[in-house]
Amino acid sequence: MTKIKATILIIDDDEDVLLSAKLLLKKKYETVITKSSPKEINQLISKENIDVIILDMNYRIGFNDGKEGFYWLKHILSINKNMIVILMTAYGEIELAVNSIKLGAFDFILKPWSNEKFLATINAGLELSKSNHKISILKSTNAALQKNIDEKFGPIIGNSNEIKQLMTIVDKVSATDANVLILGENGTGKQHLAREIHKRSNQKNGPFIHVDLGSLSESLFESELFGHKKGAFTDAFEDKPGRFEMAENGTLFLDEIGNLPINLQSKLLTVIQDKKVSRLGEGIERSFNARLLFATNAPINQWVTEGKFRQDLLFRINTVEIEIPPLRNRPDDIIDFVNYFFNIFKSKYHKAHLKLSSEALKELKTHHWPGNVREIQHTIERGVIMSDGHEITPSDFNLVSLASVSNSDNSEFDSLNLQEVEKLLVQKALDKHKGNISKAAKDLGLTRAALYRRLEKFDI
Ligand SMILES: Nc1ncnc2c1ncn2[C@@H]1O[C@H](COP(=O)(O)OP(=O)(O)OP(=O)(O)O)[C@@H](O)[C@H]1O
Repeated sequence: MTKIKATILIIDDDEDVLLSAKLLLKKKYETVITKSSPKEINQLISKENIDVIILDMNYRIGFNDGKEGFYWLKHILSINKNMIVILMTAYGEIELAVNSIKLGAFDFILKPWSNEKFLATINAGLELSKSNHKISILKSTNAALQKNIDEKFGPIIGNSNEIKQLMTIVDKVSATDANVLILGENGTGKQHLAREIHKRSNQKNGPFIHVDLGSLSESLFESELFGHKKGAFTDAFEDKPGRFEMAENGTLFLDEIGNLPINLQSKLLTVIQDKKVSRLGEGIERSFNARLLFATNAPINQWVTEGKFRQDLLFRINTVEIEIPPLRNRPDDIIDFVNYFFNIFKSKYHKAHLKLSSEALKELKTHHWPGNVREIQHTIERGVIMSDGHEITPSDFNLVSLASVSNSDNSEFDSLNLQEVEKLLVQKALDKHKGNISKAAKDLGLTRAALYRRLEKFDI
């Protein structure tokens, strides 16, 4: 019979107990260590990869108050709070054993033991040890992934008065649990700001969960946000927590809230009001504890007047409203962004000596930036990649300025209405890339999802 890959340590001052336990356990488990005193426990824990410790409660002859058992139990758990400790005790000491569980022991075994019960208790302990191990690996992986993402979303760049004012609100609001609604055009940095609020919040060590409501179909909305029970619908192969539960002790960022269909708005309102979610197909209501942040590029206040967005939901989500101005309204920030992204991409593409020509700089400063910060980021990246010499020139950016579009196709730009110009630019990008959404989105400085939303909006 193959043995279970596990190391069990048994500590008891009674040699007969040690011997019979060893005889039983070594048939089942790969490594069984026996000790007559817990004094070497530090060394053993640091040297051996121990999965389960079976610890007697009393070591001094004539004493059965369990004090030593408690002492060593606390000591072991102070070295490793997840260690599985099973206490061994005699019939008259059950109260002691129960108290030891309150202190963190996994379980207790009565002496003389039944072999079957003894092995079942150890196996249950091993199962827990395995899941603790998995959880600790998952936690580390999660922390590493989180760090990666945090590095991608660096500091808040911008020194304009607009950004300074906005940051004073961020300072005030971050450490509270107020719901915050972030408004702003595409690419202005709504997600970036939401992450900054999370980083400065009391739940900064918890997860930051981002949900793009614009990309969720109605059928997926409930199961993604609230979770589901196995069998709740055809593809529900296993129980799954929703994003509200995943964001426990962290921040849930509901992006593109304006895209939520009206019938789902009332569901979301109830959840936010009650701070409870029910998984699909399950009757249980689960409380959640997550900071809620929201964002949209839609004129949400106007939509309330037009009946497209529920006023009561808006009142729930905008305890504090922060509007990020478009880049064209804070031109002082352009040069900061140019320098910031230029340094990042010079280092990424190993072009440390690259310079920006004065014409290139002039073009960057005067460009209209309809795609806001994301557009600057992509433009600088493209410039760094395309430049052949020591300097980036305007042609390396391939920027389509409003003026040039207007001149080349003057009949289209009779008006400078932003919506019409935006529609034209989207069409131009699609024509240029022969309908390739990914390339057109990149050129426009948008995500694919954002471009799809515009195609729908402009009926293209
Ligand atoms: N103030 C800022 N400082 C540094 N980087 C920024 C800033 N604002 C935006 N960015 C960067 O610009 C890019 C676009 O920002 P982000 O995705 O947050 O915009 P958004 O408004 O959420 O866009 P969308 O509406 O398309 O979802 C990201 O790479 C982000 O890190």
